[in-house]
Amino acid sequence: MTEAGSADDGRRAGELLLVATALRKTYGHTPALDNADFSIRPGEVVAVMGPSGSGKSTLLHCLAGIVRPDAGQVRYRHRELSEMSDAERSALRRGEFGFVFQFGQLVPELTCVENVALPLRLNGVKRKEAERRATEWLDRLEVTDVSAKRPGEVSGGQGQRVAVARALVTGPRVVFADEPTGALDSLNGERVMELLTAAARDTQAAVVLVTHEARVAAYSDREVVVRDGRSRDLEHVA
Ligand SMILES: Nc1ncnc2c1ncn2[C@@H]1O[C@H](COP(=O)(O)OP(=O)(O)OP(=O)(O)O)[C@@H](O)[C@H]1O
Repeated sequence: MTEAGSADDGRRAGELLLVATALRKTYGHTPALDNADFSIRPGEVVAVMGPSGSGKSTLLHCLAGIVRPDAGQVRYRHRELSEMSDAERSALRRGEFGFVFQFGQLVPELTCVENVALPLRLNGVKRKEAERRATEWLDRLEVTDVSAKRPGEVSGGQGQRVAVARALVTGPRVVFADEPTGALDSLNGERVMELLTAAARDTQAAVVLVTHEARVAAYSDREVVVRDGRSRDLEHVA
């Protein structure tokens, strides 16, 4: 390989934030992932699409270090997740990753502003400062008015905006969103996607967006399709 070639390869590889190669995961006799590849760059929104049961959520969980694959590699900024200790992986999830799920993710006993402030509090930020930053995010997600309410007192769409604020408040490098609009009507779903992708682009966060809806995937920069646990990522650089 020429020197110019290797420098170019290095630059291209350096741009990738999170790379998964040849992932396999079996639950009992059920193969959930069977040779899945994935990669994402900073600021990129990638939709993970595919039929029900094809392995989308399992792929997201492996990428986030929540599920350990049976084989294959997940590399985050040149570090192999499987080589980290459990404490290091937890610190990574708390410090660099944000999560939005379909429902049930807000703590019912806390107010919305306390929910958004929670990841900051867990990272050692003082209450007043954490709530100030949480309020800024609630404002940005256009739900300042629900600040003092508990999750049980707000609508599904408002709750999802609060959940997006909570995922973004720590300034994560990667946001993992698993069917984030699955429980919303189309108008609310589209507004949540607009706000999530705009906020992620502003902060240069990458978004891994699991969805089976083309309407939601339309907010992504590109799509990766999972079928029977296999995904081919055309952008993939091994
Ligand atoms: N914790 C688990 N225990 C046992 N089997 C599991 C578990 N998680 C996933 N599976 C199985 O692995 C396969 C892939 O599941 P996964 O949830 O990743 O698919 P999906 O594409 O996200 O599906 P959906 O769109 O319906 O949410 C399925 O056959 C599922 O039943």
